[in-house]
Amino acid sequence: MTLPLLVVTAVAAEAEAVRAGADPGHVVVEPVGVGPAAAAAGTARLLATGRYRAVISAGIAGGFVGRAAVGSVVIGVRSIAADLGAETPDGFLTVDELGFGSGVIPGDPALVKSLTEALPTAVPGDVVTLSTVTGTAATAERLARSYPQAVAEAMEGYGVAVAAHGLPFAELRSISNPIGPRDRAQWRLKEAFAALSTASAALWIACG
Ligand SMILES: O=C(O)c1cccc(C(=O)CC[C@H]2O[C@@H](n3cnc4c(=O)[nH]cnc43)[C@H](O)[C@@H]2O)c1
Repeated sequence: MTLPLLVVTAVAAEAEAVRAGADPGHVVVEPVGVGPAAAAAGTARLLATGRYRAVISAGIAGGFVGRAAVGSVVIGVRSIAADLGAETPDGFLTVDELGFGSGVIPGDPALVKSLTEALPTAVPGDVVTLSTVTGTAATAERLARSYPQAVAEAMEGYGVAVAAHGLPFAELRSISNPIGPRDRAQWRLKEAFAALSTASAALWIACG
């Protein structure tokens, strides 16, 4: 028997949006909490059952302006822990530069390729993982400069990727808001959840 695909989201509303589009016979969707720590712990607990063939970190995200528009879908080529490191008077040092492992985890190449083929209008690129939602133009500009291939920011992908521990992993996001000065009232949640549901129909096709 073929093992199902596990999709982990941060919150229940995201899980509902994925379930609305995904094939329930082949895709299991679980909300595991906001942020990389909750995502890693929740994903590790679920994967410890040995019941899944691959894991996807899915949900809504902020889009880098000019790279991923509100309402679009992005496929994470790499999930990057963008605030894991050290601040210095001369700038931020990544965990890679500090010599403590890597803050960059590539999505499984075959999974990323098949998702890209199944979702031809989706934007492929890096997705940065942050514990704090960006809320100023200065931080948005610094992140855009530091991660020129990043298309979106969210709060869980890197944590899920760490927990995947070699099991095929990828990140799939729909864009609810532009990254920049905080304006929560402008988040287009309905549009983003609809785009996430539509994209989720491709999950099993891509992974099957
Ligand atoms: O209102 C807030 O500031 C807020 C803080 C924490 C979580 C949320 C959520 O809505 C949880 C869902 C999920 O959304 C992802 N997300 C969406 N937009 C962004 C963003 O611009 N930057 C980072 N993450 C974003 C994230 O993965 C949350 O877990 C709202």
